[in-house]
Amino acid sequence: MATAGVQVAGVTKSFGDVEVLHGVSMTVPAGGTLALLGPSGCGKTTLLRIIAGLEQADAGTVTVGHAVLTDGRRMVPPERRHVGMVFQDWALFPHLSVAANVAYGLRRLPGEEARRRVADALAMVGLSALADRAPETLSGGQQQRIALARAIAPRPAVLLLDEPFSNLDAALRGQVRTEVHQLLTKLGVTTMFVTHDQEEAFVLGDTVAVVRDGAVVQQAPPTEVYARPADAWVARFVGDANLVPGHASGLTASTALGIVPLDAERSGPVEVLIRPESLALSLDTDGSARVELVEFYGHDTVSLVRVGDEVLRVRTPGAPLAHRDERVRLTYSGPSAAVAYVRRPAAAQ
Ligand SMILES: Nc1ncnc2c1ncn2[C@@H]1O[C@H](COP(=O)(O)OP(=O)(O)OP(=O)(O)O)[C@@H](O)[C@H]1O
Repeated sequence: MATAGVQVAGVTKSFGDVEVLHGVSMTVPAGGTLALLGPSGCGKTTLLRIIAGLEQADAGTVTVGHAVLTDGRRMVPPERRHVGMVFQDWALFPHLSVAANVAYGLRRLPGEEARRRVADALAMVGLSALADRAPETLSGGQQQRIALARAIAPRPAVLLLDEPFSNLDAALRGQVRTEVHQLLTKLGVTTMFVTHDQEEAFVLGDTVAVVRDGAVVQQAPPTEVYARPADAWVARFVGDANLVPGHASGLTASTALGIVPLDAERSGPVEVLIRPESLALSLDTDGSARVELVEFYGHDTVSLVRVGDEVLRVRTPGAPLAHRDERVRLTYSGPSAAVAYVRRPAAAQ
C-alpha cells in the first residue's frame, strides 16, 4: 500500500478513573516523520497503541489516508490497518530465524511473494547475509534492524516506532540512529515515533509534537520548537534554557543583561528565553558578571556566570574564554528578537 498521512482528532483515553489522553489532535502529512516527545508517563505509548489498534480510544478519531480506523463506533483490527509497529523491546521471536521473523506479518501472501518481500526488507536494512541466524546471536543494532525489517516487509502505509533506541547502550545509539534516519529517508514512509529524548526527536522528526500530561502542547518543526517554545516548560524540556526575569515594555525587556529585544509586545514582568549560545562572553576586569563554574566539552564550553541575582548558562565554541572567578562581560547576542513569557505571581503558578 502507498504511504498515507495520519490524522488524530480529539482522542481521549482513560484507564479506570484516570484520563491519560485529553483530546489529543495531530496531523502527519504523507511521507512525514513525527516525533512524539514528552516525559515518561505522559501518554505517548498509549497514543501509538491507539493508532496501531492495540488499544481502544474512548473518543476521537484516527484516520490514515481516507480510511477512518477508529471513531466512536468502529475499530478496525490491527492486522487490517496497514500500520507497521516496532515495539520498545523489538518483540522478536527467539525460536525463529531472522528471515522467519521478518516473514511473520506476510503469512497471508503466496510463498514466492512472501520470500521476495523478506529478501527486499532484509536488503533494505542490510541484513541479507544473516537471514538464517537466530536473532539472539546478533548485536542490539542488528536486532533492531530485524524488527524494522519485519515492520516494513508488509509495506505499511504508516510506521510506528516506540522508543526505538531505548534498548541500545549509549555507545551504539548515535550510530544506529543515523542508520535508521538513512533508512527512513530512503523508505519515504509516514512515520510516528515516541521518545523522551529531545535530541532524538530533533534529529529524526521533521515535525515534533510535544506532549505533556496527555495533551499536545506544541506541534511544529524542530527549529521552531527550539526557537519559539510554546511556554517556559517546553523551552526547558527541549534544551538548555536561561529564563531571565525582566520587565517588558512593548518590544523590549529590561533584564540583568540590559535591554533585550522581544519578538512580540509584552508589558510587565516576563521571563525572557535566552539559550546559552545566544550570550557572548568576554573577559573584562570591570565587568559586572563573574564566572562561577566552567565545563569544557571539547567542541564547546559551558560556563555558569553570575549576573546580579541570576546564574546563567553560557555556551561558547571551543576552549574556555574565562576561568572560574574571573570577571567578564555578558551580552545578548541574538536572535534579533527573543521570546518572552508573562511571569505570573508565585501564588498563581
Ligand atoms: N493498560 C494500562 N492500564 C492502566 N494504566 C495504564 C495502562 N497503560 C498505560 N497506563 C498509564 O497511562 C499513563 C501513560 O502511559 P504511557 O505508557 O502511554 O506513557 P508514556 O509517555 O509512553 O511513558 P513511557 O515513556 O514511560 O512509556 C501512565 O500513567 C501509565 O501508567
